[in-house]
Amino acid sequence: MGTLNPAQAVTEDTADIGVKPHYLVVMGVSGTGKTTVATGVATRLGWNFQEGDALHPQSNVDKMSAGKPLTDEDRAPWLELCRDWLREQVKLGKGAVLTCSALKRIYRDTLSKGLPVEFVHLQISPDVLTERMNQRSGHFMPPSLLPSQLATLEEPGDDEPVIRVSGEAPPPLILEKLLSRLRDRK
Ligand SMILES: Nc1ncnc2c1ncn2[C@@H]1O[C@H](COP(=O)(O)OP(=O)(O)O)[C@@H](O)[C@H]1O
Ligand SMILES: O=C(O)[C@H](O)[C@@H](O)[C@H](O)[C@H](O)COP(=O)(O)O
Repeated sequence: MGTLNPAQAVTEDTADIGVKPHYLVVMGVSGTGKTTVATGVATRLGWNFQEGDALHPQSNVDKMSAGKPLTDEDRAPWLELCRDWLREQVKLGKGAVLTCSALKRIYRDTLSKGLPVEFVHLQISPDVLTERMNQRSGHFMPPSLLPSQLATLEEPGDDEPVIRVSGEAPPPLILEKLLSRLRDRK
């Protein structure tokens, strides 16, 4: 869960002009900054926001809290709930952003099948990730799960609907970069 608020540091005059509704999944391994960036986008553009972590069944949270990686089977019901939320948002039509690690291609295909969903992949080095995970408090995900998260990640291919953004800059800069990429995407 992000504690930084990128939206605060953004000036009004560069606001959301020219950004049409999108249905974004901010993806990447734990600690990448998904929550921080996604809340910034949602606040700035007035889009609906869903924290994907909040859709995990308690059994998944318990498992991750105990330092055990999730399996495909564990993730299946969670991905269905994520997809249900996205489908509902597309019906509403005003733009929305979900955080979801979406580590494997098959998970992303499940989320986006038949829906105009785009993935925002925050790219970040393992060293920065480790530092962030070690500094974050009050979150169920232990830093010890990072190696398995990184091993599971299948980078999105060029044939996927993906916007790649470096996750290493300060949050306000990441947000500006992403908004500019969204303005360019029709
Ligand atoms: N761009 C950034 N620069 C520095 N720290 C960040 C950045 N983005 C997020 N953080 C911090 O890193 C930690 C993980 O961020 P978070 O948004 O919770 O990631 P995720 O949702 O991907 O797990 C939090 O403590 C957050 O405040
Ligand atoms: O698929 C998974 O193994 C989990 O979903 C994981 O990737 C996710 O990152 C956790 O929900 C931790 O939450 P944060 O991403 O907020 O750290």
